[in-house]
Amino acid sequence: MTGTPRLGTRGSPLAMIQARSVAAAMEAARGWPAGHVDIVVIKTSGDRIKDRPLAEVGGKGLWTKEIDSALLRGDVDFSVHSVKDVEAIRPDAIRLSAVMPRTDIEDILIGAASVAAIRAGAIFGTSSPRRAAQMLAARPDLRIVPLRGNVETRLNKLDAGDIDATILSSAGLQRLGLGHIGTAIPFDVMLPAPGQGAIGIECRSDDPAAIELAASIDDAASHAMVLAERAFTRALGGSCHSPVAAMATMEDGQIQLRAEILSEDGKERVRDSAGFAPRDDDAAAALARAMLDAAPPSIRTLFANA
Ligand SMILES: NCc1[nH]cc(CCC(=O)O)c1CC(=O)O
Repeated sequence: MTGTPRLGTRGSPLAMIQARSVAAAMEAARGWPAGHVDIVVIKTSGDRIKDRPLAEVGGKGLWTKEIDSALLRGDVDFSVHSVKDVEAIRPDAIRLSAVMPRTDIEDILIGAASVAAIRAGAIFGTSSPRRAAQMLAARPDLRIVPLRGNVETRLNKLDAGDIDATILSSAGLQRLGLGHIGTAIPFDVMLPAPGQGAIGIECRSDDPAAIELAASIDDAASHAMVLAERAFTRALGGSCHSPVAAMATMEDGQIQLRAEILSEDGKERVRDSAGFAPRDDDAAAALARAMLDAAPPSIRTLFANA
């Protein structure tokens, strides 16, 4: 990094709000005037391809590919991502250097007062295999239909009556000023995705000045939780196209990791948890191994490392 820091981000309303919060934190940390940090909008394949399920178009890195290239070329010094959208395996030349304080991580049900209150046979919109499997586990009568697009697009489809109900992340809704809508789903019914609700800042691995600036706004506890969830997913050989949930919390300096893997129809589910020290990736991987070993074929076939 030389000169004014440049942050690369997607251009969706949520991505822009997240990037601005990172820029503001950097400006506060260094005593720079508001607006000092440059925000550079980069269109990704995920933004461009709107009509097909991402799993079908290759899936891997669709939300990060173009931003990664800009970072590696030096067009930007940082990239800001929803950690949930970032593949578990990253290039060596890119480093997750900071995680913003994570608050809300739960999923929000929209269109019914509770999971039990959704009308029988309702059309449920989600393109997330995790949310689909968890909903079907609770409500096998629901009809799941794909639902993509940014938060506003999804809410419009609900208003238009294309779907009866859907789920969005609490963090995304809060940041968009929509924290008042919907009802939180209990973790026993819907454990969140790995990285949900976390905003991550990546740098080039060989850019110490950028890494140092990112470190100055890092939330160590949120960072440790996110690393545990990602180490678990990586060990499974999972991605955002596999029905996997993982939620780490910190208790007395120790990570508590709750996780589950499911069959696509939600009929089978393996749940487990483990406690370990922050950054003990081997312990997260051991939990993944134990859960894959305990899983029936309907689940095992969904994970590359089974
Ligand atoms: N998969 C899309 C996505 N990626 C990050 C968020 C919201 C912010 C977050 O949960 O970190 C969302 C929308 C949603 O799941 O409702």
